Amino acid sequence: MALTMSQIMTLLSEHNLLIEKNNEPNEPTNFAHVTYDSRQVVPQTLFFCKGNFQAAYLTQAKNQGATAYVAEHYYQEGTGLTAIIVSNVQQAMALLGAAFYDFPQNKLFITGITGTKGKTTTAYFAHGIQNAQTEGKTALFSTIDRIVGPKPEQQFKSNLTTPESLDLFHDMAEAVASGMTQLIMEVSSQAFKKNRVYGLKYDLGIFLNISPDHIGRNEHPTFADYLYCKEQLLRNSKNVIINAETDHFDEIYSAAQGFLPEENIYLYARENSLISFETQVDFEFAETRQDLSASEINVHSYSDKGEQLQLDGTYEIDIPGDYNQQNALAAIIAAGMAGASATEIRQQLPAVRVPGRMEVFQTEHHGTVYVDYAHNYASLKSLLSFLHQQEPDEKLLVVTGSAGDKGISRRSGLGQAIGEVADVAILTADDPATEDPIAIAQEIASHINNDQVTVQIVADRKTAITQAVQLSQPGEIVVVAGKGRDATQKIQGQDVPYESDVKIVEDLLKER
Ligand SMILES: CC(=O)N[C@H]1[C@@H](OP(=O)(O)OP(=O)(O)OC[C@H]2O[C@@H](n3ccc(=O)[nH]c3=O)[C@H](O)[C@@H]2O)O[C@H](CO)[C@@H](O)[C@@H]1O[C@H](C)C(=O)N[C@@H](C)C(=O)N[C@H](CCC(=O)O)C(=O)O
Ligand SMILES: Nc1ncnc2c1ncn2[C@@H]1O[C@H](COP(=O)(O)OP(=O)(O)OP(=O)(O)O)[C@@H](O)[C@H]1O
Repeated sequence: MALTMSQIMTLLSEHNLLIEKNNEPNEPTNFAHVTYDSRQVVPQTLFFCKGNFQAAYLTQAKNQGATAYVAEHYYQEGTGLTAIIVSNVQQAMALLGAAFYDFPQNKLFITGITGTKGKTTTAYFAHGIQNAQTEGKTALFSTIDRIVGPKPEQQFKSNLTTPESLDLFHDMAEAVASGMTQLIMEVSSQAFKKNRVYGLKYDLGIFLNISPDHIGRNEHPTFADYLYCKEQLLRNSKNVIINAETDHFDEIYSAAQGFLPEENIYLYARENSLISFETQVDFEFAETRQDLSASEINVHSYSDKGEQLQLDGTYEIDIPGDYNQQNALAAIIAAGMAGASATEIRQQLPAVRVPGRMEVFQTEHHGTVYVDYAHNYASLKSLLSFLHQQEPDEKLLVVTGSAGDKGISRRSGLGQAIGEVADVAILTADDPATEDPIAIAQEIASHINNDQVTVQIVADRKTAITQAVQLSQPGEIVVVAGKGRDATQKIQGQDVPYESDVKIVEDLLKER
């Protein structure tokens, strides 16, 4: 792990990022460390000034032994250090981070997954299959956790869906050093927007779906910007798998066609979906069995390149939800392209579980509880519709809330989904940040345009979950949506410990 000043100059110049470098008498010739956090600086560090940066961090970096900094402008506090001024510090950081860690991406078969919903589930499906097929040599970078090697300490909780570039390449390098040959990673639209993945090429890119989300302060200014960022996965992948049933399919498909020849684009859709009549898809699937705990699909290929993967046949999926059939098929095709056989896939797929997604709990004296991560219109509507379709005569009680300071459109979306499908809603806190959870709940409630829905607001999430379970009768369905196994609540800039929805439900079951 090292980087020389001459490598830095060459890389930045090649990518048209270099504006200028000052002439310091003691200019360092090489670096043993790179970081964007002053608290991590040690002697011989190259320091990056990025994001919501404060000049005092550079003072700390200098005091702790940084010898140069990369920034978009000079800082007075950096006097005496070599300053490398660039036009885009995030891009420079990704580029130099990859070089510092010796381009670990070149030693991994990388599958990148994007989509508004289903990224984590698909990543778990693909990882479960490919890790078995490679005998434990598949890394995973997901919203829930990162697995960078076979040792227990090489599996840890993620702070972001897609890590900051220096962390990304650091973790990839550790995966390579640990003998990993494949990597499954979720790629968020923010990762593209913030250039965390600048310069990274994927062997395979999966585009699951897109619907309005992540629009607002600190995220995307418009839906067009959100879609544009997600489409960057298509631009940077050697082969792509696209769900032909996604909204905006025409736009997404034509973007892919602009970047790749047809033989590198794989399309899939549910049999008889509207799209598959209009566009020749490579794979179709049909549901052959489905209940509240599992389902089975039959996969059929319709193109030469699809047939070559030899994936036709039936597959069992032991996570409920019809949308998980789409997620599973994306993972089946991806695993096939990464080298797994249909038999290997068929064996591994049913074993996959995703923490905090569709976890089912049977109670003795009340309803069945589903803990799930749905927290916008598309996901809550899919989840509630699936449950209602399975049990049309049973009451559906929903506990949910929406995050503060972001994703404002989620509030109307959750209200709309509840109004369309649920019978009872208990609205509560979900990472309120600097906002009042009751005000957020009232905003959600104002979008439930259905007088038949009973709505309560209970600020404390544990109380809300307890009330919903106690209110439910045997046979009825309680959905606890939005936090899954998250063990914190974001309140006023702090991650306040929270038992997690799953733990609260488990404890309730023990009490009975
Ligand atoms: C708006 C945004 O993208 N923010 C991200 C960004 O923050 P930032 O660069 O402004 O960093 P900051 O924490 O404000 O601090 C500024 C800089 O000062 C440094 N610093 C700070 C303190 C100090 O003492 N010394 C010091 O040097 C920090 O290390 C940083 O480099 O870079 C940080 C990592 O370097 C991220 O943690 C942070 O994500 C915030 C927390 C976040 O919540 N982001 C969400 C929106 C996000 O990215 N979500 C997507 C999933 C959503 C999707 O599906 O699209 C994700 O990929 O997770
Ligand atoms: N293909 C899909 N279409 C619609 N909803 C889905 C789909 N897959 C999963 N969901 C719903 O979305 C929730 C989140 O799923 P998952 O964590 O796999 O998605 P994600 O894209 O990683 O989400 P996030 O960006 O919120 O982390 C699930 O709990 C489920 O309710």
